[in-house]
Amino acid sequence: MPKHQLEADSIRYQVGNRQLLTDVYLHCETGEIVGLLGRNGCGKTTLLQIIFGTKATENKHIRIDNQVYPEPYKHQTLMAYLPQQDFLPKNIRLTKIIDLYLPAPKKREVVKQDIRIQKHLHKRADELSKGERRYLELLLLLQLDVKFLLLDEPFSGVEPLYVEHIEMLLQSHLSTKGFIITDHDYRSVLRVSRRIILLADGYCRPITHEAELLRWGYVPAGKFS
Ligand SMILES: Nc1ncnc2c1ncn2[C@@H]1O[C@H](COP(=O)(O)OP(=O)(O)OP(=O)(O)O)[C@@H](O)[C@H]1O
Repeated sequence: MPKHQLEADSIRYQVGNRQLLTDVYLHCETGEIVGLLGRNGCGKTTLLQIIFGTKATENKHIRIDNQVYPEPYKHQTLMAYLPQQDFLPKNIRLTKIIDLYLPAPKKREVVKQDIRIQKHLHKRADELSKGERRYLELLLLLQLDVKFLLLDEPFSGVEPLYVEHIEMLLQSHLSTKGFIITDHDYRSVLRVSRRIILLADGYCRPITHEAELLRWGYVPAGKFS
């Protein structure tokens, strides 16, 4: 399988007088899960939206395989983004949602046959729990033929057993995809990621040891001591 490279370079973003992102650099390649951690409001969602191309900013260079893409979301095979908020249409039954979202019958079947989804196929999306919806959203995104997935809080509202299953699912797609994930369930992010990046004070800092998260004030004293 070919390896692909995603590079997000020179990203700057200002909110009012606050420089939220200051010359951020982040990269990811096929086969890699990059965990993006950071405190509330530090700019993780903003950064993912800028990379995806749906948030405009003063400066950025998004390159995939050395080609610059100002708006990656406009290219079907480059990347997909799991937003923090639900994106499934509420009043439509799951079978229909899956058919609408995935044109290929084989891919539809993978989702419909999923043991956790099977029993809910006749329900509308608003009849699922938050964690069940999150899980289905992820399954749909994983079936897309994209090189990179940006996942904003994929574990949010998801029970521990599902979290473990999601971690395995991500690992099983590494031969064709690269992932950037952010979530406050930092233990799961640490477990599943090959590299950890901490976004703090507008910069992305590589974390090579968990104790550095303590030093940067991301986790409370007593952890990793
Ligand atoms: N369009 C905007 N107008 C005003 N403030 C904004 C705008 N976009 C982002 N912000 C501010 O920028 C900061 C970063 O927001 P963002 O959602 O990216 O943070 P986050 O790191 O994802 O936070 P969380 O962990 O809570 O999800 C916040 O303080 C937010 O209020």
